[in-house]
Amino acid sequence: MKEQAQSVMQGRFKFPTRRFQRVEQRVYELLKLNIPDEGGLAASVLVSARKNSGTDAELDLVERILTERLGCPEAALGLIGVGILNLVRVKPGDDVVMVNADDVNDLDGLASRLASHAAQARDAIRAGSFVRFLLDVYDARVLLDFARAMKPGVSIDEVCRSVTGKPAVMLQLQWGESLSRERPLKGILPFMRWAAGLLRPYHFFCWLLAIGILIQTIYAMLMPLWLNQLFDHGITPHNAHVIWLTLAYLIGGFLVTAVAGLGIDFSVSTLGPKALNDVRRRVFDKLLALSSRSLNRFKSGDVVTIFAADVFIVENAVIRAISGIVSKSFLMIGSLITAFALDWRMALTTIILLAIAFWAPRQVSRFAVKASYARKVEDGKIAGFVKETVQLLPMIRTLHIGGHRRDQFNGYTSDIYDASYKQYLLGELTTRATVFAVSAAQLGIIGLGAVLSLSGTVSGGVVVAYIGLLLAIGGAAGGIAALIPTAIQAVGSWQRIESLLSYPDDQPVVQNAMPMNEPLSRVALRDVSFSYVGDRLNLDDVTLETPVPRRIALVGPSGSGKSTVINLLSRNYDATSGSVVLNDTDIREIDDRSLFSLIAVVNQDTTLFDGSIRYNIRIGRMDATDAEIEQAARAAEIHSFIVTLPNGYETDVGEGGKLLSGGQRQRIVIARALLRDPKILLLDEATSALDAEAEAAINDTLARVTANRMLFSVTHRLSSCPDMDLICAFRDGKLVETGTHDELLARNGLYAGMWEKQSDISIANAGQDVAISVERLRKIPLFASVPQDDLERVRAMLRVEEVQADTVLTVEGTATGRFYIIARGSVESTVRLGDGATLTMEILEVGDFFGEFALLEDVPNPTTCRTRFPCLLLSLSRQDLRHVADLHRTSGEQSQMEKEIAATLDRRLDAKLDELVGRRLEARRSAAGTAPANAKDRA
Ligand SMILES: Nc1ncnc2c1ncn2[C@@H]1O[C@H](COP(=O)(O)OP(=O)(O)OP(=O)(O)O)[C@@H](O)[C@H]1O
Repeated sequence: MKEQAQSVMQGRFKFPTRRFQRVEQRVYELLKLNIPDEGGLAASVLVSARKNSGTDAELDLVERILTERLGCPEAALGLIGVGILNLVRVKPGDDVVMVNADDVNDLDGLASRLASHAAQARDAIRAGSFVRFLLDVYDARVLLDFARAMKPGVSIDEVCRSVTGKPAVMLQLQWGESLSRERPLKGILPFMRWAAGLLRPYHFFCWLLAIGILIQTIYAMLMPLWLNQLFDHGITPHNAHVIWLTLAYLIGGFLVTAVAGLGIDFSVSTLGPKALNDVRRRVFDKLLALSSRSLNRFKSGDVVTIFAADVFIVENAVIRAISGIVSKSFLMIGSLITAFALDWRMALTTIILLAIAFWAPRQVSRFAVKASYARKVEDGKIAGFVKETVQLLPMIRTLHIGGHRRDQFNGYTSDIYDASYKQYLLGELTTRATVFAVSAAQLGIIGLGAVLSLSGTVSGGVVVAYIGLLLAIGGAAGGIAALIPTAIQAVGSWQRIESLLSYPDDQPVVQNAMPMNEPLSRVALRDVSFSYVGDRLNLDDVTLETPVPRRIALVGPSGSGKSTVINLLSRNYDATSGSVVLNDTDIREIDDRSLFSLIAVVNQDTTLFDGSIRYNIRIGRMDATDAEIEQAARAAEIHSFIVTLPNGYETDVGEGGKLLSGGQRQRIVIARALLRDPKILLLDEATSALDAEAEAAINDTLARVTANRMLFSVTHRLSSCPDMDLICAFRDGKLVETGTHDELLARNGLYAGMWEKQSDISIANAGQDVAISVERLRKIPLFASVPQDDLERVRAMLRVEEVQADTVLTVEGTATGRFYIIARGSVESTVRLGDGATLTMEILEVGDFFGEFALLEDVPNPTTCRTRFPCLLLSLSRQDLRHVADLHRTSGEQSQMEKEIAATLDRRLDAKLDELVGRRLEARRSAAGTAPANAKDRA
């Protein structure tokens, strides 16, 4: 055995020994292990492979490494063994075979097919992708633990949970998200193939282009022959007939070629825009076809840059570079054929020198392509950053972070400088290297011709013809070189377009999706879990079943998953596990048209489409008549306003609807929803972005239009809840309570707590009157021990403030500000981290308070508080409080009330600072790990 193995190792058997050893080495490298001292298994596996021809020796090798060396059970050989082998077989530099979103489901099925040898062709690639995911997102140790945990009888779900702490469904999600969007970088030739594919549908113009190029090429081939004839048979022997005839050929050929050139110009000018319009359409269709989950992964700046810049750059390349490179390449090939016809030795030398002349710049061009792609990535980042800055300008001003944003922008400009500098320099170097190499080749060939003519083996006419040929070849080569930077630049843009176009369509298409014919009688969420990104469940096993119609309120703290329920009901996202069911049908099996005719959503975003009011209502149902539009507008109580406008329903709403007020925009959105006469109406904090007066008015309208409908309404303000048929209270993605208002109050749980916090704070008269009871004030810790009379006085001192969204009320580190109680709206409290990012500490809602430390002298605010929506606040300043205290003051000393408030605040400040330190450390830890700083996620 040992001898046989040695002879195999010495190469006496015809097995690819080296490759085999490399496989073993790669397996150990992947697993970050050293090959054991006692030697590898390659030799002995090769020996048995010789005996049993027909087996996959490499797979055998991987399996034996896993079982004999690494202690993995046989059950792991399918998924992990095949996966590892698949990765090992991908040579460095090869295109990685991408799996798409459909491939990343059913891990269990994949493992059992691979284990039972019933695997399909694509399963090996899927296994490879899964192993790569475990290695990239976790590490080699986790991969091995995973393999070792795959014992017989243990389900994949159990393996996933025991090794990664996550169920299989979560791991699949993570796997899907880990799939790289970036394609391996490709060069100019694949780009040209892609461009040719774009042009193919336009036969007429392609033929015109081809004929033009052919005529140019034939002329380029014949011209040197005519020159040879002119010189050797016309000028040297003084033959006038040959001279005139040849001149006629030359001039005729020149004129025909000029016409052919016009044909080429006409066809490329038509082909480029036509083909790129197709690309625009495909990219746009792709955007519409991607699920919300996938779209989340693209930055809007990148997408806009694709339309604004990349498509244009590719179009320019298709018109100028591609056609130029193709026609000039043909010219070169044609000229080379002529060169052979004239003298094979000189032609051969020409080919060799030109090959060298083109090989050298290719090396530079690879780097240039990479630099061009990097530059496009930077373009996308800067476009996204500028867009964000424009959108958030008011907030940037109020937060005084203009300087910080400028520093960030300067960072981007310096990155873009580096990328552009490399792109241009390498592009120009490619051109220069090509021109230099071609000129050197020309000199060499002319020199050779001159030497050969001395020995009389080449005639003068041939040398003259060669000079013409070399001019043609040199011109063509120079032309190609000049066009290469344009093509290189386009390759970067093409990669970005492709990275979007090739993104797997993950809107699952259900074959045989059914229309919903029978009347809607039941809506249910059955064991629904959902995650937006990675490894956190934003809805956790939610079950809810309701007859139709019913009015249901979804309540809970910020981030508890209420809007996520709306997202799933409206099929903006699909459940990660479990199902949303209408009657007895999963909504994924209902065809889109009938599903979306049943549902309408009104949320806080009142942005309108650019166009008329009529258009903005009509898009609720495109086939609606004008009378139906008016009826919907009447129901939304906006008709009487619309008719007062000079252009009535034809009035343009301006970009995003900015020519209308928030309340008017929301009524148009409501009219749009009503136009469908939806069986299920989903309201997601429909009034939170409006001011108190508009909210009060729209609430009346909503109460009317939602009566007798199936309604799911997300709301922070609980005053509407007593009228609801059912209240569902969420916390941390879980449905923790369901019942009527009275039932939930009796239960004294989450809802009762929220109700208590909001009760005794009343808003009346469309937000004009806001009041809080003394009992409610006393529940705030700092007022807990204030005597009744003084608390009455404090209450009287409270000032009502109506504040717009995005207003900063306290600034971290400053000692100014007031104490606030939220009567309406929501406030975000944040701290700045060392790197300038912000970390959300809390989302404060109705009944919460903030700014209490402003009541203490010289104590800086520990956080910055900013309104998320328009707010109604009750506020108190330090002077107001002192004013109340002055009534009891007999000396300059602090009064008893002041002392008690100061002591309470001291305690609270200590607790707050401890919490801040903890949160900052946590943020730093996760920033050092994989998790991005997602402020909302931490809230
Ligand atoms: N598009 C998204 N991508 C990633 N995470 C998200 C996304 N939308 C919401 N989340 C996260 O999902 C969780 C639930 O969010 P959701 O919007 O459903 O909560 P909510 O109860 O409606 O909160 P709020 O009352 O503040 O609107 C939160 O942690 C949130 O950060």
